[in-house]
Amino acid sequence: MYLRLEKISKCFNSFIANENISFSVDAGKIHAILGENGAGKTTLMNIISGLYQPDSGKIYLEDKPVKITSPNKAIKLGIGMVYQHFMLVPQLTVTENIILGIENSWCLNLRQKQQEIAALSQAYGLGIHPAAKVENLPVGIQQRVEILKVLYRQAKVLILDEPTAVLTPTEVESLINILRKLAAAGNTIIFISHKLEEVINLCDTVTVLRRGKVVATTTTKDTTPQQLAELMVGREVVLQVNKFASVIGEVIFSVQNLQVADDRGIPAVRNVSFQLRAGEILGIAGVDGNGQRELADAIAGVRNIINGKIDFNSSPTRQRIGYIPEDRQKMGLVLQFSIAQNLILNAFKNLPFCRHFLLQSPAIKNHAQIAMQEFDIRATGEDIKVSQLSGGNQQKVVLARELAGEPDLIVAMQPTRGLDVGATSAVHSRLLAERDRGAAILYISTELEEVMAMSDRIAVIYRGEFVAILDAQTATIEEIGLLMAGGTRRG
Ligand SMILES: Nc1ncnc2c1ncn2[C@@H]1O[C@H](COP(=O)(O)OP(=O)(O)OP(=O)(O)O)[C@@H](O)[C@H]1O
Repeated sequence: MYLRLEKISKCFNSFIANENISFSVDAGKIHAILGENGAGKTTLMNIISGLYQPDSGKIYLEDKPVKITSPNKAIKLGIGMVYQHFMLVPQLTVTENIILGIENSWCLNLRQKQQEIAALSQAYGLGIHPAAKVENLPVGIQQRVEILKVLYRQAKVLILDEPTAVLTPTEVESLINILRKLAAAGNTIIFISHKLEEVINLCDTVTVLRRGKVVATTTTKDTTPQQLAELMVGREVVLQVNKFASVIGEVIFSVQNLQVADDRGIPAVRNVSFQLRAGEILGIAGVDGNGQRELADAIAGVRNIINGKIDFNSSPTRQRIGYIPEDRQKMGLVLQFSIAQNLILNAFKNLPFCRHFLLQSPAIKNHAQIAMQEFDIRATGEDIKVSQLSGGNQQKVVLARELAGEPDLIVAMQPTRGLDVGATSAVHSRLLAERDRGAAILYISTELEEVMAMSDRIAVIYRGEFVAILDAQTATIEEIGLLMAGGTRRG
């Protein structure tokens, strides 16, 4: 066995994040770690990569016990973490990013480094130009730069924490091919994902965690997505969306010839027009970066528009927008605030949370406890800082706040990104229930199947324009996929 963990445990105060975790992976194999949000996956990976020290337990590399006392020590031992939130400096080139922090010599031969990096990129089919500036690269390629970075540091164990969450389907396919090549070359890979089909397709073996403990380790060829989901959650899970036709009401919201610029001032949304009715879900399908973020921000009122109109047709007293932004850490949450405080960010001046300019702690606490129960936010209490929650539980805090108070319009951008299968299914049901009570919903996702399952109509966005608005009942995956890639419709 190349990597072996023996009875690893880790507590945060009284909370046990990892309890007696043991598993092992052979060289040349891909091993998945699965588990619900908060099950302890990231904590375990942070232990293997030297960021945290376990309270007890041992780690072995090639049967020799090792002490991974820091991230630097992990790198020296050949363990490389490919971060989900990329740690690259956008203004620097690929080569500069890769050698940053490890080349100390006075006369740096940049050309030679570039050649070495180009050769390494070619060996694994990464297709990276070493002189390219990172800020000009799409997300999928930036991720490969992260992979190249750990390979350059001679990692033999690669850890990838939800690497496909931010990728397009084509980018996922390329990543899967790259990981297969890396494994075939003898590397050991640990892969975390909430996408069960992907785990079965790519990985050789899988360990399932539930509430900090191992519940099963198995080979992927002997299991199914349904079985894995049930092992993770501990009960039966419905993996498909069950949607009934909704009763569509009056037009409550319309957008005319909307133009919005991106952060650099370049038009990102061009002449978009549509109407949305009460009780309707309009899905927006598109490859990431085609203007979805700017459109969502503009509708939610957090980004200026250059041209066009956004109109609410309902009475001005009742227009509330629930906005689930794509980047929850930057826009959706104040990480240093508690769960309870984050849940009232847009209502803290109102009754019952504030009375005579004084915050009402019991009401705030009570509100938080109810929301935590309803949205299954896993934490020891409502006073825990959001920065200490797992990624999926942070997302649940945003959802709980934005869906509270029966908004007329919900703008949901990638609302299930980072959520486990159980939580994903709960969010789908919840949004459908909001629709059925009469909310209008804009459902923006790069996951085509999810958009198709959730929507009544589907708009395809390409280079900032709606190239088609289709009826979800009759549209096909092929047709939408073609439009998303800039093709035109047949017939
Ligand atoms: N620094 C910390 N302080 C306190 N609690 C923490 C800390 N880091 C993690 N936890 C807790 O440990 C538990 C496990 O978190 P972890 O991030 O490992 O989960 P995860 O399985 O990676 O979840 P997700 O799928 O949502 O990313 C969570 O309940 C989290 O709140």
